[in-house]
Amino acid sequence: MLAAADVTPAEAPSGAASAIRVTGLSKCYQIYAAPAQRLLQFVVPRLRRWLGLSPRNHYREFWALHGVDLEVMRGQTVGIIGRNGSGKSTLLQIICGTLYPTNGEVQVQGRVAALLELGSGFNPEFTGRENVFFNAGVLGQAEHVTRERFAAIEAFADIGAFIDQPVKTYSSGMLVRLAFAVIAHVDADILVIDEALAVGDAFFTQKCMRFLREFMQTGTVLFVSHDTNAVKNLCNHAIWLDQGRVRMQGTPKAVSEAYLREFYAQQGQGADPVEVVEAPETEVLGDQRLPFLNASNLRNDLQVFPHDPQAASFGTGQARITAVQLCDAAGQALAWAVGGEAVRLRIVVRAHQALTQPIVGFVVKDRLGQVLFGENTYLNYQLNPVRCEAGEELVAEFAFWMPRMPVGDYTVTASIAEGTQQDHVQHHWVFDALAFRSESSSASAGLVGLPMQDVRLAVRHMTGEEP
Ligand SMILES: Nc1ncnc2c1ncn2[C@@H]1O[C@H](COP(=O)(O)OP(=O)(O)OP(=O)(O)O)[C@@H](O)[C@H]1O
Repeated sequence: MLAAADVTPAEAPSGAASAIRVTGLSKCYQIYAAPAQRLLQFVVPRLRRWLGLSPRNHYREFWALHGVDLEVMRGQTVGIIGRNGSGKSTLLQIICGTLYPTNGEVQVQGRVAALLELGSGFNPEFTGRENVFFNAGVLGQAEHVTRERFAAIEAFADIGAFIDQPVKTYSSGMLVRLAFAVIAHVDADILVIDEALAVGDAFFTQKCMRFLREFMQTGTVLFVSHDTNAVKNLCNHAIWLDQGRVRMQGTPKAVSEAYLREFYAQQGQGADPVEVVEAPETEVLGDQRLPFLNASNLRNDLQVFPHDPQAASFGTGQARITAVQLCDAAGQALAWAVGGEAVRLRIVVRAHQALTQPIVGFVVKDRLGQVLFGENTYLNYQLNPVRCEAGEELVAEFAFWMPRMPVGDYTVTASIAEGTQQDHVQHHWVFDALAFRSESSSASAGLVGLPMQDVRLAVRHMTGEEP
């Protein structure tokens, strides 16, 4: 695809300075059996001390973090993984200064912007607009700077007239949009993000990922995720927290693999055994197992959202993409597609000036902005370019078997360029022109499940020889 280079996380420069240093960090929560115990705890120890007796506690201690040591260097992107309750949020909250540690120390160099608890930086009674100023101010940004950036913040959040409504009327998606819009415009040095909060539609997720990947080129990112693929693809360092302790840290690949190994071992070893049913004979090209899969709850249903004519784009404007559709094999636009089935991706372009060497292309990205697959018309038409006059429409269609997509959100970026594969000018590049969501999947491994034309398992009978 004629694409901007895929951005990989920047390696921490050698000799880089420390951005976050955590030493001997522990956190003890006090657990009360009933609200009355909290009152007793407030009154009784004081009384006992006054009477000269040793104080007695009315709570149970729970140590969420035990002696955690870690260091994040400036420019690193560090992912923290761990089971529910392993202490990830507690650690991030202490690093951001919204929670006090019981023991230990945290040193942070630079301005930290965090997306941790939904709506935590907002006053629910204030409007979105007021909260932008309030929140940016808390993050250390001067009011006049926020005023200059307000239009960009409002555009990023894209919540329309809700910007002037109190945030207590917001959906959780709107809260996240506004919070992310603020942290994307406060010149933070360090971003701390709980990925579980990154709720939003595919278009917004892609917008956040574009910002994040750009930020990662120079800034420091610490983020919590349950998704080891996200950690492997975004981070250059990973930390596994287990019951409040650092169990392992190192390369995202090594840490994710160790974490998953243990996870599967605890689940009782790998996937459930599958009863093998002889695949029916079929002449149809494509995935042989499709009739079986489509009759089961493993059918890979893909909800296709309509083309977004307002999607972010750039280019000379000499030609514009007016429609992007996912169609069935007969060319009928689909609202639902099925992974493994034959589809056609149609891209319609209106030429505003004559096009002599047009190239139409697309890429499909996952929610992290990783390019999964893509294609363009160059190879097929390099020797015989299609000419299109001003005012005419150019219709490109790509026919393929839709891969079986793991559950998640995806977007299609489309482009019309002119020239050659190596040397071309972009007339219109539309980010996230189309989005689709995979609701259920049988993809067993990898970023996409390839339609398998043939899968065989044969037994070879040996004669006479010992193994
Ligand atoms: N305010 C609190 N009072 C008492 N216990 C708490 C409190 N906050 C967290 N805990 C406990 O501390 C432990 C760590 O919680 P924490 O939220 O940091 O874990 P986590 O790894 O972020 O979990 P998850 O992945 O579910 O978000 C959990 O057992 C949790 O029940």
